[in-house]
Amino acid sequence: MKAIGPKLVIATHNAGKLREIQELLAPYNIECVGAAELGLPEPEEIGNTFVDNADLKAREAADLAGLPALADDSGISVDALHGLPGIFSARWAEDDEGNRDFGRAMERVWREVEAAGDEAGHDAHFTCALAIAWPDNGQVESFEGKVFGTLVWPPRGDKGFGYDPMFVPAGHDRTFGEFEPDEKHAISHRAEAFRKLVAALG
Ligand SMILES: O=P(O)(O)OP(=O)(O)OP(=O)(O)OC[C@H]1O[C@@H](n2cnc3c(O)ncnc32)[C@H](O)[C@@H]1O
Ligand SMILES: [Mg+2]
Repeated sequence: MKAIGPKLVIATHNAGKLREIQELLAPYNIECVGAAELGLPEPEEIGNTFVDNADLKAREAADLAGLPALADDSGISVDALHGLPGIFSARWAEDDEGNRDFGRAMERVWREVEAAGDEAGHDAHFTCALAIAWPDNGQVESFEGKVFGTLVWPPRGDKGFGYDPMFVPAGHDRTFGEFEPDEKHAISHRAEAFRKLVAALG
């Protein structure tokens, strides 16, 4: 991926995502620096789609840092909730002061799924949009990946982050919270978006 080396800003303030993106980038010998490490602000996510939000996060980081920047916008969409929380996945975890608690967010999702009734089912999927922006010419490219599965209660496992402990990918019986990193990267929404990015820029 010569096009994005030698130094790339990982434009996320989420430690779980940063770790996964660094694992996915590991084979490519690219020096990465996190947005928090550079003191970059967290932009307001005013887009209506995962791609719009990934684009705006990458664009802002590339402009401020003067380096290529990779951003991720992602979330969980629940069929029984007509796709919510979707792009609001992080916001469902926030209290009035903006502090996040994913235990509470998962409880809210499960409560609303139960309220929707048995016929609505437990199907859900994660989506990940990755965007790369370059500093000089305004170019941005984005790629999307998804993984489908079902929600379970109570949450299980502490290996992932966010909503991982309540999501069982199709064809498996453990939650993403119980997956090893490499197992998650074999099938995850983020890994699929990343494979598309590598294919396009590689
Ligand atoms: O915007 P940045 O700074 O990247 O970090 P964020 O945590 O705010 O990220 P998003 O705005 O994209 O919100 C997506 C939320 O969806 C959840 N999420 C995304 N990918 C996930 C994954 O692989 N496993 C579990 N939860 C995930 C996670 O809790 C995120 O906080
Ligand atoms: Mg965010």
